[in-house]
Amino acid sequence: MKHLEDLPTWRELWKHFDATKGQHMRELFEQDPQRAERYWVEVGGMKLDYSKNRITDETLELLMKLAREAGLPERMKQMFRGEKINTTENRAVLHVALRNRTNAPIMVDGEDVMPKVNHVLRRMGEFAHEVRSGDWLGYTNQVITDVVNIGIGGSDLGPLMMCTALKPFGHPRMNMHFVSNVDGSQLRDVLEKVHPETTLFIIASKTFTTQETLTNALTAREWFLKHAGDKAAVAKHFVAVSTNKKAVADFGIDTANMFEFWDWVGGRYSLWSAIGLPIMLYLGEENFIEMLNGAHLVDQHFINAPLEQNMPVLLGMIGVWYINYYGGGSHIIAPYDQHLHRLPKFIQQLDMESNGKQVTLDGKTVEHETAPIIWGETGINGQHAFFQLLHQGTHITPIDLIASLEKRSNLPGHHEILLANVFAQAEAFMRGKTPDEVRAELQAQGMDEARIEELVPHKTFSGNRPSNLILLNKINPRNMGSLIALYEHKTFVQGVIWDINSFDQWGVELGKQLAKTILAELTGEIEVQPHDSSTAHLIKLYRNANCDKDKGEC
Ligand SMILES: O=P(O)(O)OC[C@H]1O[C@H](O)[C@H](O)[C@@H](O)[C@@H]1O
Repeated sequence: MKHLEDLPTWRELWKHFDATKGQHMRELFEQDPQRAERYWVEVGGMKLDYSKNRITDETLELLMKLAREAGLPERMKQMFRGEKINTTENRAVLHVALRNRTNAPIMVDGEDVMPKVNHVLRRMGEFAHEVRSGDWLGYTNQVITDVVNIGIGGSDLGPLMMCTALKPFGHPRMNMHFVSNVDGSQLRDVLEKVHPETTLFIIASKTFTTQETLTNALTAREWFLKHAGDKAAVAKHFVAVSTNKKAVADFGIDTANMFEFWDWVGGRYSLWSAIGLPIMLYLGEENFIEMLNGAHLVDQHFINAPLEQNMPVLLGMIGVWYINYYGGGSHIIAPYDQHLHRLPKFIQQLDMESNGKQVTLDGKTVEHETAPIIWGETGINGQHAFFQLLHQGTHITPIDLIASLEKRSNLPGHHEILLANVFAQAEAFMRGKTPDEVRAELQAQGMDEARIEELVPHKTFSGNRPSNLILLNKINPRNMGSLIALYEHKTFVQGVIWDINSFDQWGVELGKQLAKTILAELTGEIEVQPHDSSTAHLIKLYRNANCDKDKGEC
């Protein structure tokens, strides 16, 4: 494939950028009364208002032309067909198969994956039903009240985010806990809250080799056995979710208690697989299927809708416009919803681990920016913390504002305040406030002219700051499925444009590798190896702080 910089539209877009960068969105709205209607797209229960972006019809036309030149439609088909587009790991990328509700065959290495997808889904459903109904009993014949998911990265963030988002749909008896950090204080805090007789541990790890997860799992099992005594009791309280049967068996979990998934499911794309078991246990099978249905709806839209009306393509390409042309190195996710407070962290892994790359598929160093830094917080809290920078700072910081149309609580007045703030922020980002508007406001307050002139620059808002507004009719399993699929495909779109592999994550390996040696050095298992002087100093510092003088270790 041709490199991005060689595509004719890449250069055309630069010219277009130079010609339009001074334009203010206020003018664009004034010139086109239909702008809001035209820059609007709906899929299922999800609406996207992308009118408050620094784009014109020509920008969109060129961006879609660029997407076609970069081969986006074909790459989309390759993913859906199960081709091995994760080339560095020689794997297909088939999270779409996990929610392929039509059951149309999807082939990998000559095998239709749908029967095994459906088989695991059925097993998860049966298990969830048993646990939720109280038929599944612990070793002292008590029902399960607490579920502890032990996993990290993709084996934690998705289930944690969904269970948090969909709390109103959760089983009233089921308390969900998530342990990811190897810092023992997280596990200890959870173990202090739960009881071994009524707790189910899910050990979730795609590879089943992740040090943090296995360490936490071993500690949890020791804690459990200290209470239960009998190893036979483990089967009632520990299940595993993994692609690695052998490692699960070696760990001591009966593979009859294992829920499988496959190497063509990336960790950060895995909440639809058996990794979603905590979601199914909390929400029930029906709601889990609804979540799959919502994602499937977006998959169908993504693969079938013309690029010009394609929600993930629009979000992805508008993102490219800022990242590559405006040089916006950061992108904010701001849900106006307390239960969505984990969403920014989930999207952070999804986007940054997928597209935080600097070489193209053919191994050449890229000559353009790739993934932005994704960060965020619930919008209303962000307003009282970092929104100052978004309104008056020096960066271009596109923001996705996400809210529910339906009221989220029955406490009078709250939702209206929330939505008034979302709409107001989007308007403020776009319009800003001109010096003349500031002057008029201060004059109306009767302020003297000299003081007004002092204050005008401080109180002026340049505006022209981009935002997308994503509205969900309501926050339910179906719409959450749609929302997450939207972001997954948006990430894919950008990866295709940048010609990178969005589905490997070699960047996380080096630190893991070095930590192995350093761990042995910290525990004194091996002598301190040659390191740079800073690392060597830190290791010695730790060893001195933790050595036992009486044993002559110091
Ligand atoms: O599910 P696991 O194999 O335990 O992996 C957990 C996580 O750790 C890895 O280092 C990767 O960065 C993540 O993509 C992955 O989700």
